[in-house]
Amino acid sequence: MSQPEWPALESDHPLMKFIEVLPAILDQAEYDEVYGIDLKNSTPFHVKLILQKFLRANANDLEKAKEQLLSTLKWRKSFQPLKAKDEVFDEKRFGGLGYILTLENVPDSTNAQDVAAFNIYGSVKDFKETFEDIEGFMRWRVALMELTLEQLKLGEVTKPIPDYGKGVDPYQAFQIHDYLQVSFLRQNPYTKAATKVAIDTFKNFYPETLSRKFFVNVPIVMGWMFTALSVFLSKETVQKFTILSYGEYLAGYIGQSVPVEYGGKGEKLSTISSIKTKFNESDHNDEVSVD
Ligand code: HEM
Repeated sequence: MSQPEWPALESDHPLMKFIEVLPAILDQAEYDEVYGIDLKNSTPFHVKLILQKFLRANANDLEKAKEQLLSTLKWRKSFQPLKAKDEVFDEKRFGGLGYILTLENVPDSTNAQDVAAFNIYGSVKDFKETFEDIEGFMRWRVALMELTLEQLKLGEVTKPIPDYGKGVDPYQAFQIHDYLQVSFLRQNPYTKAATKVAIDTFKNFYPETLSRKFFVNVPIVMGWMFTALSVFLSKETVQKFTILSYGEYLAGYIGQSVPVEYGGKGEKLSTISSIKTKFNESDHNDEVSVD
């Protein structure tokens, strides 16, 4: 099969300059992979795809893009996010909190393929248990992110990403935070600390992965949290956010294939497999995988 080709670029184009310095960056990081794409051995097209994301996230500023790529590679080397995908998480901490769905007929979609990650934070039973061990929480949250990106099948795509300012990146995913039945008005310290780490991690190490983000079932009295957390993010990211008071409104935005809880015709979320969790052996004798 013939390899896809990136449109021809002048030698002084930031993407060409980025390609030139890539080997030195990979050597410095001692790590080669981003979003499952091996930057040493993949086709030139797919290497450019990843570098283009870093350039776009930095408004084509090559120095900033280089820095962000280097820090992302170093983080990936130590965190090993691809391994998180295969981990099985504690049912008591994470059961029913994360789902990944492929959507159909999304109105006005700009994505090559519509994938949505659902974070059902309203279903957290015990905030201390889920969030206190931040590292454990982050392994679960990063697993959800990596499993979502896997669905975008970046290694198989053939359409290039346009330059910054010249059209949308078609390889991004939707995220939904569902806060139904959140039971307190103030953030507790465990949630607050874990939220901060998650926001920083995704902001720094997952550039150009978000298509749009919906916060649903947000009680009016908790709207202030949106403002409080948005200050940590760029204007471009916040522009992708929408708050909906009711879950059923979501279908009006991303189409009828979403689960019935969100006003669509899709299978009920509670009947779909969430990301892999199991009960601790001390709690139960049998492993109960919901995948
Ligand atoms: C029990 C209540 C809540 C919990 C447990 C919770 C949890 C979290 C967590 C863990 C994150 C980190 C980022 C991620 O996982 O994608 C986050 C981000 C965020 N949350 Fe919440 N949250 C709660 C309530 C709210 C409410 C009521 C709002 C209002 C809309 C809100 C708005 C946000 C915003 C704007 C972000 C940043 C999003 C981003 O970085 O992409 N949260 N939340």
